[in-house]
Amino acid sequence: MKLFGTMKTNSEGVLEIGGKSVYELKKEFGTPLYIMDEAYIRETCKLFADNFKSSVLSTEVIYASKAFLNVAMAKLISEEGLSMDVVSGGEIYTAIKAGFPMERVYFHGNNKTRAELELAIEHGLGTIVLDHRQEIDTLEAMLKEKGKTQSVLLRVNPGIDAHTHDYIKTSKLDSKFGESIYDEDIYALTKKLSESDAFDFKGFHCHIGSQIFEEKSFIQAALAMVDFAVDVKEKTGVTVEALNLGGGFGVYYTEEDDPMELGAFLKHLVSNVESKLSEVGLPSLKIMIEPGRSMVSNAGTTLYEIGGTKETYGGKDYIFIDGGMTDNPRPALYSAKYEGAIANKMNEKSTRTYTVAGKCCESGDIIIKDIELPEAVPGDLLAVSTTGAYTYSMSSNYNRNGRPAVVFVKDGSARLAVKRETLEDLVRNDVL
Ligand SMILES: Cc1ncc(COP(=O)(O)O)c(C=O)c1O
Ligand SMILES: N[C@@H](CCCC[NH3+])C(=O)O
Repeated sequence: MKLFGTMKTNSEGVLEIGGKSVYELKKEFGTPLYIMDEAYIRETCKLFADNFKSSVLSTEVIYASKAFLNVAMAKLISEEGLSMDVVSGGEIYTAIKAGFPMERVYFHGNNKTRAELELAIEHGLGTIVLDHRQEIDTLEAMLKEKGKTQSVLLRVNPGIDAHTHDYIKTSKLDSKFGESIYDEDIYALTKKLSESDAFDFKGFHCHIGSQIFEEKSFIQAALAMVDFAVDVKEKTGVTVEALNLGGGFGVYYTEEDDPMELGAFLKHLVSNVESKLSEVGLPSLKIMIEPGRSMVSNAGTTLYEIGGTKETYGGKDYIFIDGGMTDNPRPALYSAKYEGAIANKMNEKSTRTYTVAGKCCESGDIIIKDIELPEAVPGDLLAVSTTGAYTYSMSSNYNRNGRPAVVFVKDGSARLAVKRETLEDLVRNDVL
C-alpha cells in the first residue's frame, strides 16, 4: 500500500496517520472509520493555489465539495481561502452552517429544484452555473419576481471525449450536462443571458469528466473554450469575462494509475491559456478550476476491523470487514480498485491472497479483489488507502448500516468531524 501525506509505519509496525496510530484511533472512535489527513489536505489546497496562478489572468480554485463535504471540511476550505462548488440544497446548507463565505460558492446541477434555487438566492450564493434553457427561464422568472440580479455562468459541453469510466464522463455530445458549443442556438442563448436584467452573465463553464490522466484532454478543452469565447464575441458581441474549466484531475488508487504531476500540470494549463488568449487577441479573463478528487482522495484512509476470514470450497479466501459498499460504493459501482494493508502488521510479509468482502447482503460487496496480505486474524485492522473522495459522500445506509465517523488527524491529535451514526439515528425519521 502506497503511503501518502503523513502516513507512516511506526516502530511497532503499526500504521500512523497525522501522528496517531490506528490502535489509538480505533480505541477512541471505533471502526469503520474515515481518517482524513488534515495537514495533507491543507498542503494540497496550497499546491493548487500556488500553481494555478498567473501574472496576467485572475484565477480561482474552487473545491468540488461533492468529493467530500461536512462542516469541518467547508471550514477548512474557507480557511485556505479557496472557493467551493455545490450541487444540492444539502451542500448549500452545509456551507451556510460552516459560515462559508457565500459569495465564493458556485452552484451546479442539471436539475436544481426551485427550493434549492430559493435557498441559493436567499443566502447570496455567489454564482449559479446554469445548465440548460428551461432552467434559465425558471431562474430568470424567480429573480425578476424578487427584483434581484444573479451572477451566472453557463455550462457548455465542448465535446471532449476523455478517457475514463463511462459513468463519470461528462462532456460527450449526448451528455446530460450543459449545452453543446456546437449547437447554433448557443449564441442566441448567450445573448439572452447577457441582455437580461436578472443575470450578471460572466461566462462559461465546462467539465470534461472525472479521474482523467491525460494533460492533453484538459488543455484541449481549455483551448476549445477560449476558441468558443472568441466565437461568442464575434457572433454576439458579448465579452466573456470568465471561463471555469472544471475539475477531473486523476489520482493514484493503485499502481495502474499514473497521475499527472499536479504542480507542473497546473502551470502548463495556465500558460497554455495565457498564450492562446494573446494569440487570439482576447483581453485577459478570469479562469477557474474545480478539483474535487485530487484535493482529498489521497488524504483519506478507511480503517476497518477484520471480523473473520473464510477459506471457501471454491478456492477463494475472504477477509470480512465491518464495513463495505455502504461506506465505499466505488468498487461495486465503477469496479474501482484500491490498495490496502493490515494496519497492525505493516512490517509482516504478505503470505496470502485475499478478497476483502464487506458485510452487506450482496455478493458484489467486495472492496478489494486479490490482495496480497500477511495472515489475517479476527481483531486485525485493515486500512484501505486513498478513500478521501467519493466514499463518505456516496455512503449509504443499505442494510441499515450506520455511516462511520469521520476524523481529521493532525500533529498527533484527532478531532471528530462527523459522529458515527447510531441505531437511533437509523430510525430517526421512521414514523413509529
Ligand atoms: C461540474 C463538476 N465540477 C467538478 C467536479 C469534480 O471532479 P473531480 O472530483 O474529478 O475533480 C465534478 C465531478 O466530476 C463536476 O461534475
Ligand atoms: N462519484 C464518482 C465521480 C463523480 C464525479 C462528479 N461529477 C467517483 O467516485 O469516481
